[in-house]
Amino acid sequence: MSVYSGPVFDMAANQFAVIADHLSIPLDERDRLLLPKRAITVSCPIHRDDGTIAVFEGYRVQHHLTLGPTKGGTRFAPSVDIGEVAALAIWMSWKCALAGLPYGGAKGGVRVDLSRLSRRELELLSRRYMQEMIPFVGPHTDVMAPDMGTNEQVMAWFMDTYSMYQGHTVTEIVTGKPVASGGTVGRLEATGRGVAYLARRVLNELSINLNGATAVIQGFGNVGSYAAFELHQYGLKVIAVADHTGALYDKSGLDIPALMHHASTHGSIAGFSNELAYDPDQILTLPCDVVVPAAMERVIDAHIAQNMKCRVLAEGANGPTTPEADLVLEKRQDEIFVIPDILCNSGGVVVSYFEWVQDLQQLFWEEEEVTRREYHILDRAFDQMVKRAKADKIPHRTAAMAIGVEKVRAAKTTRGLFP
Ligand SMILES: NC(=O)C1=CN([C@@H]2O[C@H](COP(=O)(O)OP(=O)(O)OC[C@H]3O[C@@H](n4cnc5c(N)ncnc54)[C@H](OP(=O)(O)O)[C@@H]3O)[C@@H](O)[C@H]2O)C=CC1
Ligand SMILES: O=C(O)CCC(=O)C(=O)O
Repeated sequence: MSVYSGPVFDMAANQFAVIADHLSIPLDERDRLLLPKRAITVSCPIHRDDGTIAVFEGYRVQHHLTLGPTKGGTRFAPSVDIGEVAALAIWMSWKCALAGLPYGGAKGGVRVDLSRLSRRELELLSRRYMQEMIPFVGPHTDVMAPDMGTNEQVMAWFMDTYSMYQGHTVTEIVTGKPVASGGTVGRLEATGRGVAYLARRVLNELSINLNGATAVIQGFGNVGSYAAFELHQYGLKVIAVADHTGALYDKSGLDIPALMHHASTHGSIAGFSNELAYDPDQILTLPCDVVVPAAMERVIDAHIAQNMKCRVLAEGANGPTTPEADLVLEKRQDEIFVIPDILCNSGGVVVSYFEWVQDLQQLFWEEEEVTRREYHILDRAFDQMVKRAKADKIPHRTAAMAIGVEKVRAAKTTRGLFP
C-alpha cells in the first residue's frame, strides 16, 4: 500500500490520470512521473513555555530532481499529512515547468495548530524543523519558501538555522525571506499580485470595465490580502472577504487598505465591523465578476461550481476546485473563465526563483524589474495555456497541466531515465 493517500493526494492523482490519458502516456511511465522521488518524515521536539516537551510531525516531499533543485513552500497547519504534502509537491512540479523555471516541485509542512503556539514556541519549532531537514535540503537540492501558516519571519529562522550549521550565511537556502535578510523586493506581494494581474487580463479580454467590477476573496492571508489590494488598486470593488473567523460583505466595496491594516494588527478580519458580518459559506456563490479562493484545497465542489455567479475564477489557493467541480465548470466554460491554480498563483514561485538567482549572484534588482519579469512569465504561460486549450479543445486546467507534464516528461526522456 502506498504512503500517499487522502482526498488531496487522490485529487492530484486523478488530475494526472486525465492529463496522462490526454497525452497518451504509456501506463508503465505514469508512476515514474507521478510518484515523488523522496518523502521525508521527521519528529520535531520542542520545550513548551510550561516546561513540558511536545513533539510535532514534519514532512518534506521532493517530487522530482530532473530539471534542477526542488522548490516549494512549507505549510504549518493542523491538516498537514504526507498525502497532502505530496499532492502539493506534484502541483509545484507542473507549476514550475509551466512557468519555465529550472526546478522540480517540493512541499513541506508541520502538523500543528498555530493558535496554540507562542511566538517563542513557533521559533523553536521552525528552527527544529529546518535542523531536521538539513541533510535533505540545500541551495542546489531543495529550496524552501512560505506557504499557509508560515511567513517571512519563519523563513528567516530557517535560513539562520541552516547558516549556523554551515558556518556562514547561506541566503539562497530559502526564499520568501525578509528583504533585510537577503530576500527580494516584491516576493511578499508576488503571489497575490500575480493573481490580480491575471484576473485583470481576463476581465480586459472579456471587455468588462474594471471600474465597478466586483471581486470576492476567500482567505485573507498573504495571497488573499495582496490579491484584494491589487484588485482594489485596479478599481474593482472587493465586496466580500472571508477568513477562518468569518466573512465581511459590503456591496459598495470594502475598504481593503483599512482591512489589511486591521488584519495585520489583530491577526484576522474578526472585529473589523459587526454590521458587515456575513455567512462565509455563501461568499463563493455571490454574484460578482471575480472569485479568488485563497485559503484551503477542495472548497469548490460540484454543488458550489453549479451555483457560482462569477465571470472569472482566479485560483489563488492550491487545489481549491475538486475534479467533480471541474466537470461542472467544463460545461460552464462559456460563462466562467477558470485561471487554474498552477498558473494563477505561480507569481509566488516565479519571484522566489528571482530571489534565489539574486542570492546566488549577490546582485539585487529593483522592484520594477522584479514585477515586470514576473508579469512577463505569467503572460507567456497564460498565452501558452489558452493556445493549447483552444487547439486541443480542452479545459484550461488540463491545458496548463499538460504543458507542465510534457516538459517534465521531455526532460526525463532526454536524460535517459526512460528506456
Ligand atoms: N504564500 C504563497 O506565496 C503561496 C501560497 N499559495 C497557496 O495560497 C493559499 C493561501 O496561502 P497563504 O496566503 O500563503 O496562507 P496564509 O496562512 O497567509 O493565509 C491563509 C488564509 O486562509 C484563511 N483560511 C484558512 N482556513 C480557512 C477556511 N476554512 N475558510 C476561510 N479562510 C480560511 C486563513 O484565515 P486565518 O488567518 O483566520 O486562519 C488566512 O486568512 C494556500 O492554498 C497556499 O498553498 C500558492 C502559491 C504561493
Ligand atoms: O515560492 C515558492 O518557492 C513556492 C510557493 C508555493 O509554495 C506555491 O507556489 O504553492
